[in-house]
Amino acid sequence: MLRVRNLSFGYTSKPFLKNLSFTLEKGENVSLIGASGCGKSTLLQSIYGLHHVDGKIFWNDEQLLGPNFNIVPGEDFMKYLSQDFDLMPSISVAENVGKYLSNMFPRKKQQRVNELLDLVEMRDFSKIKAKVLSGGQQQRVALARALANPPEILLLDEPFSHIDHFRKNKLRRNLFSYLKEKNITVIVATHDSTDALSYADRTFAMKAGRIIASGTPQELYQDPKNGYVASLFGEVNELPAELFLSDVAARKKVILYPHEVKLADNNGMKAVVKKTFFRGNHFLIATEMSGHEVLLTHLEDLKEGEQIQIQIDEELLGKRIR
Ligand SMILES: Nc1ncnc2c1ncn2[C@@H]1O[C@H](COP(=O)(O)OP(=O)(O)OP(=O)(O)O)[C@@H](O)[C@H]1O
Repeated sequence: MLRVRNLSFGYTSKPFLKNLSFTLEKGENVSLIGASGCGKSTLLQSIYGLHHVDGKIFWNDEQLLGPNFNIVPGEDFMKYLSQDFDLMPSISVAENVGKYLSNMFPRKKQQRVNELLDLVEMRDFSKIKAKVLSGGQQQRVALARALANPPEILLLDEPFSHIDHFRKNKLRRNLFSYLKEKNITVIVATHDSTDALSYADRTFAMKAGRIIASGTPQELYQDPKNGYVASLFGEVNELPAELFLSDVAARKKVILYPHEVKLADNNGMKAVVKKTFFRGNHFLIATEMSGHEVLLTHLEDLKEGEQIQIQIDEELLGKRIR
């Protein structure tokens, strides 16, 4: 179990991470999502022991004492995969992955390296020097190397940022299943809502050095605290509630994802199509309603300038007023 208690840290005398407290169970997968610069990497680095923080961090009953007490940064049972992959350029992919594995049993070592290279689909490159790999390939090798001596906690900073969509989807399915199977606790800092929605047991939404919302991905998505949290999962409408309801305070907002705004045959609210965007299995339609942009999704394209009517489920409206 990882326990973080009242953690604060600043790069200057002013704290940037502000009084964070949370507990992670062994084997849990937690996603950190939040706008660029909100402190995701800083939090991972603080847990890993790269910063002199205020507050306490425990792994089970052991307190992690940070850089004042560790000459080499980090803890043995923890791996931090930063956004720099830090591979040795002039040795092979296999040598990079096996760099920290014991040479006592060479066949066992080879098997382990192959198993990890299969996991990240880099076996064909095992003899290639790291320096000739693309950014995405280097990232996959760095992931394999981080798992070579299985850590108890894995801290991943944007682990798929350089990897193309086609590979990313399969890789994260494989990687997160592998981590679950091995009961490795993982914290993933990510901009990619799929990491948070599909794989996390819990998601922490960060803003300006604070965790402003936490819960299962479903809880955060279906009951977002505000428009910022909802926007971390994709496009969102944050509209004045009085557009839809008469007896509501003027400053209240309604948060709606585009797929929750439906076209009405009649008795709907009037809107005009402004622009449409092909999204593969649907179109994203930008409309204007009473001077506000309203995004909705539709299976077919609509014409720019077309007058339409929209409706929103009343029960949903009631739940999404903030
Ligand atoms: N070494 C540093 N020295 C001073 N300030 C830093 C340093 N590293 C990060 N910062 C600042 O701390 C804040 C948080 O940065 P951090 O990298 O943790 O954000 P992030 O959420 O991981 O961002 P991104 O999603 O863009 O990677 C930013 O304002 C950043 O400029």
